[in-house]
Amino acid sequence: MLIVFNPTAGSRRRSRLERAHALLPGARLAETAGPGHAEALAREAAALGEDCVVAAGGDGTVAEVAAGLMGGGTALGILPLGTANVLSLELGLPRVPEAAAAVLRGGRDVALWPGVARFGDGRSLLFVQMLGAGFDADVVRRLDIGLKRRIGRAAYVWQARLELRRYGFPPIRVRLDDGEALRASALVVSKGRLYAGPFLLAPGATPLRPGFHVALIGGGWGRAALAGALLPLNLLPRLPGLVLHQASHVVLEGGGVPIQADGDFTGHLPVTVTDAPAPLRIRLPGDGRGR
Ligand SMILES: Nc1ncnc2c1ncn2[C@@H]1O[C@H](COP(=O)(O)OP(=O)(O)OP(=O)(O)O)[C@@H](O)[C@H]1O
Repeated sequence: MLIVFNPTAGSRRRSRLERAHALLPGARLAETAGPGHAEALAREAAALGEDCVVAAGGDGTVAEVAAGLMGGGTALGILPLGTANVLSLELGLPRVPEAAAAVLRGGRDVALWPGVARFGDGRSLLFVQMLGAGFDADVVRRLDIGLKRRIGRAAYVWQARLELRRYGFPPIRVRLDDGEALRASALVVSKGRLYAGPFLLAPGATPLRPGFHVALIGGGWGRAALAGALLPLNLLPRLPGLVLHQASHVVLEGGGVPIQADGDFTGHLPVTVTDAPAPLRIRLPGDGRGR
């Protein structure tokens, strides 16, 4: 087992890492030096035939490790040490290091279906929980990282209040599978039910199956402000102007519209989203292994 630790994820998480590591005899530890490093470390470990690579960080670290494991048999494990940890909340993975270590030692491996985003400039990127286009990506892009370390998720709320005055809500053109062209001012392509933490967005979605639930949102700053108010009440699916669709092929176009994937700013439209060519294995709580 290799644990890939992102020292910049969340804040003051090293002691939680050490508590888990102490309960995983034989597990090697590697620290990331910058963006993209977790993917390279995971790919290398998979090539060496490692049974499991653990992403010790937030959703960004999980997505990078997942990208490094694609196409092989090495399982993805998660030690949630990030700010939001949406995928681990989605899958019911424990946050307490001792409980997380128990899952990594004795959990069961199931199929996880990531999404792949292909950008206009030819880049492609794997995501595990969601891809957002529009206002949320603008907030992520401008987020003060120092503030995020100090106050966690509250930094997003602060930044969103600032961006409500600045963001222009340019239109996004959307095509879902072979359907007709749709329009939105913001949009989330979601693998799971949850968004921005433990908050409901797409009931019925699961990253354990292929395909996406796509939330299209119309309107401008007033609608975005209302979404921010409904989110912590778990009422986002009831936002007026929000329509949920299901699709497996999503094409998004729109000049200057920013995109975020798993909470990290990744560029601008256009982008095409599809399922990864094959699932990978993820280690979840449950019996089976090690018993
Ligand atoms: N040593 C490093 N220095 C700077 N950035 C790094 C380093 N290692 C990894 N990163 C980058 O940090 C980004 C954020 O990490 P991650 O998403 O895991 O934490 P988080 O943002 O606190 O958690 P969450 O996404 O759950 O809110 C990753 O996308 C990764 O590319």
